[in-house]
Amino acid sequence: MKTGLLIGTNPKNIGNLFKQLIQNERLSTLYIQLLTEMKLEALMLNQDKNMYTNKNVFRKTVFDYYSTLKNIDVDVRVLLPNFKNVNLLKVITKKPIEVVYFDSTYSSSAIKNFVQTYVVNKSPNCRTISFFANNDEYNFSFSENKEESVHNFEEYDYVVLGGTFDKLHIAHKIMLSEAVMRCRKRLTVGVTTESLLQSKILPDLIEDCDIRIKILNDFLNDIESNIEYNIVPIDDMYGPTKTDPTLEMIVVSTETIKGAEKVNEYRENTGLSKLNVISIDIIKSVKESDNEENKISSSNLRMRMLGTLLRPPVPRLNIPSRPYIIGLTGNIASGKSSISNHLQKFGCGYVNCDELGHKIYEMGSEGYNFIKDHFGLNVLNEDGSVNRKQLGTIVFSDQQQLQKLNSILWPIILKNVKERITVLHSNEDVVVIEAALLIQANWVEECHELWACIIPPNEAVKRLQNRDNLSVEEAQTRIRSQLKNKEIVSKANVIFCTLWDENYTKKQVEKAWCQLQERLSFTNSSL
Ligand SMILES: CC(C)(COP(=O)(O)OP(=O)(O)OC[C@H]1O[C@@H](n2cnc3c(N)ncnc32)[C@H](O)[C@@H]1O)[C@@H](O)C(=O)NCCC(=O)NCCS
Ligand SMILES: Nc1ncnc2c1ncn2[C@@H]1O[C@H](COP(=O)(O)OP(=O)(O)OP(=O)(O)O)[C@@H](O)[C@H]1O
Repeated sequence: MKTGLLIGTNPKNIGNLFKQLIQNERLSTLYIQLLTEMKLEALMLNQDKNMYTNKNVFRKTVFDYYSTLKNIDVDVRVLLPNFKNVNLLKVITKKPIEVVYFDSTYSSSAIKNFVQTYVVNKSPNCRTISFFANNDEYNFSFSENKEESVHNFEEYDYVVLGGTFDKLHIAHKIMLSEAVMRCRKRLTVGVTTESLLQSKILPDLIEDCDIRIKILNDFLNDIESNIEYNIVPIDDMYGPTKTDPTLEMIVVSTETIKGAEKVNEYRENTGLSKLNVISIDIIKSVKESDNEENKISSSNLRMRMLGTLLRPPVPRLNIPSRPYIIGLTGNIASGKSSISNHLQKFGCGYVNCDELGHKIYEMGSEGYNFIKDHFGLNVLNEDGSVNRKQLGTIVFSDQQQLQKLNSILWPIILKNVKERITVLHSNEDVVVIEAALLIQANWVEECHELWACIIPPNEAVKRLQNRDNLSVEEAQTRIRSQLKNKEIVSKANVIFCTLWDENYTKKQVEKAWCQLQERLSFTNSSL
């Protein structure tokens, strides 16, 4: 993965050719340094002229660069130091530049000289590429009208904005750039903590607040390090705007403008000055499925993570390399069975541990004898069989009893699972073992990969009411005794969510299956 720098004179020059170029290069980060063509040529000839910059045009150009690259999977960072200081003479980036792109052709000595003089942080074998693009009529000439830009662009010493900023995307970057361009001294950024996330789609896939703060800090200091940043966690929608008298301006989008109005209402009622509000438009994007939003959003990005590899599997030397074992887990009613059904249709072998678990209750078996001895006659039906409902009531309300039951039964079930794989599935390439308690039973290391299914707790309550006729309280007691979704996500290689229609579940499984086949063909060929 490489880092590139585009010396960009015109966003229109970013055509398919350039997109292809950066994808072929496997760039992970693309910095963009904006320069007018005139300025670039002057710098190349060492004849820097103090050219006047129209800030409104500059601002629009920053946004155009981000928008043009919105569908490309690369971390774009448009550098802003020359927004405030038109005499910028150095291009400073945190990451070392490995390739510099110029969007017009210049002599190789001029390019060499430019990179040598102005690109500060570059790798020893930094390359340069000029791509020729048609400079059509895009109007990117800085205005000659000094008055207009002085009076039209409002800047403030103390600016604020807030958000969740999960999977920092182009719209976030546009909003943050707006705030940076408006800010002369200190930019305050409020970052939502867990209490504000529960109503969001797939909250368990949102990065922790401290990680989101670190990513923001890195991004902001990279695009402009000449102002101060105060990035703080917020537990309500107001954050520091409730108390900070220095704040002058807030940046929002048209969908969060109501939040800014509430902030101002609060500030007025408590004697603080109202904030000037600047709002950016919503950046649209094409939906990849009917369940997505038609704008760039972190929720869409989280949904697109479903069925993909979130972390690489750890090699398991303790188990045979084939069949390749997928452990499938998830809390009660999370939809494991429907995921398993789809996997079987793709040709995957299947072992249901819960079904094998039920078998060990069979009268006379090792498990049955333990239950009879330990829990006594009141967990048996009249015919002597185990009354599982009654047993459930006891163990789900007493942690110690549950642990005792599990410590005896789990090793017996695992033994049965292994036997079944040997007898029925030894010729299969991939076998999924479905087990609700796979993590708790410490079977993760018995599987090559852990796949898991999550649904929000309130959805699980609804499903348990419908499917098992449980009361809300009974359902909640069961749910409380399980692992939190966040913990499951932290361990799983692949996550599914069955909150939407059956077809969407199928698409997730299809994605996971296809990616698995690629991984397996890769390991097969390297064996
Ligand atoms: C309570 C708040 C902060 C929660 O933020 P939210 O979870 O919506 O953050 P998220 O990361 O999704 O988005 C951050 C900001 O980017 C904007 N945004 C997100 N996607 C897009 C898009 N495609 N186009 C344009 N803007 C976008 C959001 O509207 C929001 O303003 C927010 O909703 C709010 O009310 N803001 C106004 C008040 C405020 O700023 N308070 C905090 C002050 S410190
Ligand atoms: N999109 C969906 N995908 C899967 N199941 C869904 C979906 N929508 C609703 N459900 C319902 O959720 C319930 C739980 O599904 P399922 O039985 O597959 O879960 P499970 O994880 O196998 O449950 P358990 O481990 O409790 O047996 C079922 O009643 C199912 O009909």
